[in-house]
Amino acid sequence: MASASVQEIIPKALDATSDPPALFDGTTRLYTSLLCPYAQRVWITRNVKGLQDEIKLVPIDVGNRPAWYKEKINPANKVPALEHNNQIKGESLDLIKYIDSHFDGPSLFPNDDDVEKQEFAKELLAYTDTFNGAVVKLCKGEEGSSGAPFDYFETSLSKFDDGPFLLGTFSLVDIAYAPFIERFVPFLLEVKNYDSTKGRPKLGAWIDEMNKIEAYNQTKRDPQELLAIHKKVFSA
Ligand SMILES: N[C@@H](CCC(=O)N[C@@H](CS)C(=O)NCC(=O)O)C(=O)O
Repeated sequence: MASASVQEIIPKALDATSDPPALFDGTTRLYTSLLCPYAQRVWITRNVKGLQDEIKLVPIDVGNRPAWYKEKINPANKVPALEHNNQIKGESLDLIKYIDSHFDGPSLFPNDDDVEKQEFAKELLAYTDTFNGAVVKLCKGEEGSSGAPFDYFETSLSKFDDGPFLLGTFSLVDIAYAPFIERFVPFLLEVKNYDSTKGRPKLGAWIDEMNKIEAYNQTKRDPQELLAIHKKVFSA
């Protein structure tokens, strides 16, 4: 059994010159890109649930994608995608819920008897694209952009007091936001001289708590590499 504390050996990315894996041979595969925040959500979920042996990582070189990827794996031609039980599914938020409910490991979503947490989880998951879009505007310095999405995040962290996470205890909701916060907060500090955690102590504490989770740390890339990518993307 792979342990979260040992750095996983990640296979080389498949590119336009690579053959596809032996599809539908019973192997469960996560088609991913190590730099993609959407794919990282699924990777974190896999690790937190201890599924390193059950779900094989198949990195794809998104910049030089194999033609078979769109044809055989994901018609949307995006990572992540999950091959499981003779089916392939996409969309990161759907995949983290799918993995949580179809595989062993700790449950990462509130039970049906916790309606309040379940409803808030749905609200926060539905808000992720809005959050990301609004913070991207801030990163680009667009007119009318503000720290409002971080205020929403800070307020959300006050809703439950049984832990430092968005639903109090750690859940899929934290996983959905973490890869984006990991990119936005350092970028805003370094490039825009904007400290997202200033006046938002709960956000700062949330980041500290997330950084203690080894299963998440295993999915992080070099912060300098991420910063360099975002300097290019947000100034384009
Ligand atoms: N809504 C999708 C977004 C996935 C996505 O945009 N993935 C990017 C990489 S970070 C991708 O595959 N881009 C390739 C393309 O759009 O051509 C999800 O949540 O899974």
